[in-house]
Amino acid sequence: MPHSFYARMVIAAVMPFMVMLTGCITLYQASQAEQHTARSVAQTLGVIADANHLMRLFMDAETAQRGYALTRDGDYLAPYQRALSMFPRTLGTLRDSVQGETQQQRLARANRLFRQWVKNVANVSIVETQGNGSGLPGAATPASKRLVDEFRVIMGNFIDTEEASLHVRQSDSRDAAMNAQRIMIVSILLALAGALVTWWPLFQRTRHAVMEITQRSRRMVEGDLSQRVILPGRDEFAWMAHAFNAMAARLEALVITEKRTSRELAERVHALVQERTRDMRARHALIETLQACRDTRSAQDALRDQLPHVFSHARGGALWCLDMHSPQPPQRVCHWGDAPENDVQTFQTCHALHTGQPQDIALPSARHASVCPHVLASPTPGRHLCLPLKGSEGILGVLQVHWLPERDADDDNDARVDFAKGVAEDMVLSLSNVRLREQLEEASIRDALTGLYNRRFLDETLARELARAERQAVPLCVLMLDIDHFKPINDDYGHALGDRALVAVAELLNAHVRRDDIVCRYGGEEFVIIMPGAGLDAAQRRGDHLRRCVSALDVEANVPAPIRLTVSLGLACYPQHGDNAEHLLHSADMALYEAKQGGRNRLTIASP
Ligand SMILES: Nc1nc2c(ncn2[C@@H]2O[C@H](COP(=O)(O)OP(=O)(O)OP(=O)(O)O)[C@@H](O)[C@H]2O)c(=O)[nH]1
Repeated sequence: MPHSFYARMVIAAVMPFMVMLTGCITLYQASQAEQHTARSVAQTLGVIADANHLMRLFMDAETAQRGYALTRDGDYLAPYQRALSMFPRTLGTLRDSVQGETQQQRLARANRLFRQWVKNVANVSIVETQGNGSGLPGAATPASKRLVDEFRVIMGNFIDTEEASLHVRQSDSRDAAMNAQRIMIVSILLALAGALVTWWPLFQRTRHAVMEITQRSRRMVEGDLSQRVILPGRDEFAWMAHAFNAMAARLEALVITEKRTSRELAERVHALVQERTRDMRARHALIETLQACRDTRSAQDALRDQLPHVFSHARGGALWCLDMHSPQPPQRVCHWGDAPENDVQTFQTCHALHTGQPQDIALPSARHASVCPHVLASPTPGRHLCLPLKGSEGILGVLQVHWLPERDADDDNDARVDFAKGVAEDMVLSLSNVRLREQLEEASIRDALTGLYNRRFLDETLARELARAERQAVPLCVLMLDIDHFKPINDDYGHALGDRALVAVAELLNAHVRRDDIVCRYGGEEFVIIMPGAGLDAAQRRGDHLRRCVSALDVEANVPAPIRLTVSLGLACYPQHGDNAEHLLHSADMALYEAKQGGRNRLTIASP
């Protein structure tokens, strides 16, 4: 039996058909035999009928002769005449129909007997016609009687033989019919049995395979991917089971991989979200802190504290700042992590500082020509980012960040670069705001013409310094200074020159006081110098020195000789000349008035 299910199906379909075909052929042959025997029977019946007919012809002829002999009536001879004409024909038919030597001999004998009888009858008739008509009629002669009797015996034997043959043939015909019936029944039974034998295993196999595959498939659909189809054998169902199992195993492996990948992805996303959230919080905290800073120093302190938290995922970093209004080299505000401690000279080679363009360097793959020299000074592998803090006025500084290389995490690295750029932009904005605020505040306390502190700042500062002097129990002097005869300068040379003179005196005052002294323009051509910690003597010496310097000052004008100035000064000292700002200023003002009244270009100490 082949292993292929398809081949077995073909066999199962063809085998009953072949059995039925064989049965039909056999049945056909049996029916042919039965027809043949039926023809033989019919032929034998015809022979028997012809034999009886032959006997009847002879008997009728003999009876006719007897009747004629008794009656001499010619009408009695009609059967005899018919027998004479029909006997040869009937005998010929019999001879053609009968087979077998004995039966042919019997027919030949019967023919001779009939011919002899006819001759006897004819001879007797001639004797009677030639004689006197006495004696026995021809048919009734003993010789004729013997002929007739012998004829009867021979034909009787002939018919007996044919009847025996008829019995045999009828029996054969019945047997053939029975055989045909048996063949038909056997063929049908064999076809049914063959169909049963071949189809039943196929049905069983199909039912089992379909149920097995259906059940396993249903369980797999419900989520149990460990299901496997068990169908031993080597047919198509076994192959299908093998394919199903291979498919299920692959699916199971894929699902396991997909679950693991999803879990890893979820963990990574969770970690990333946490990292981003932490970074964003740190970034917002930095922005808020920077927004609250009133000056650059506090902003730099905030950056020093918080940048390591903002870039907690970085390996290290540094912040360099420039003073826009000073030619000073950049200052490193802070650095954290394993950032190399570049000195100013090394840092000044940074491309970002010179080009104002961000430098994104991946070591060791980056081309050396495009890498900042300060990065090459300690070429740690990873991503090195130099971001210029570019404000509207120019470059405020450079932010450097360094990450270790992370394999298969290009998106993370890019996100970190974007984050760092965002932080740099925040810093630029915040530092610019702080600087703007500083400038505004500076402008609000400075005199626009001379750059000295204005009267508003004087009021605030004097009160604060007096409080400190009181707290520290130290003296404080206020020197009020007024340019003598300034009005004629304006009138004679114009306000522009008057302004230049004011600026020259302001610069001189600034240049000749101590660092802690505060020089203010009190109004017009009047100045006040707050001298914290200075006693009356020291202040007097400082005032006289200033007076002398001013009198030596040359203010260039469009006249042959430079203009010379003199100043009058009033000096008041805490605590002896006043214990608050208003009182102290008033005392200084009174002393100044006295100096003016005293002839100008002199210093007068306030009265106690
Ligand atoms: N060019 C210029 N002149 C100013 C400025 N502020 C005040 N002045 C002038 O300074 C002059 C002050 O004159 P006065 O108050 O009469 O005093 P003075 O001429 O110096 O005389 P004495 O103080 O008595 O010696 C006025 O003419 C003001 O217009 C300023 O910012 N620029």
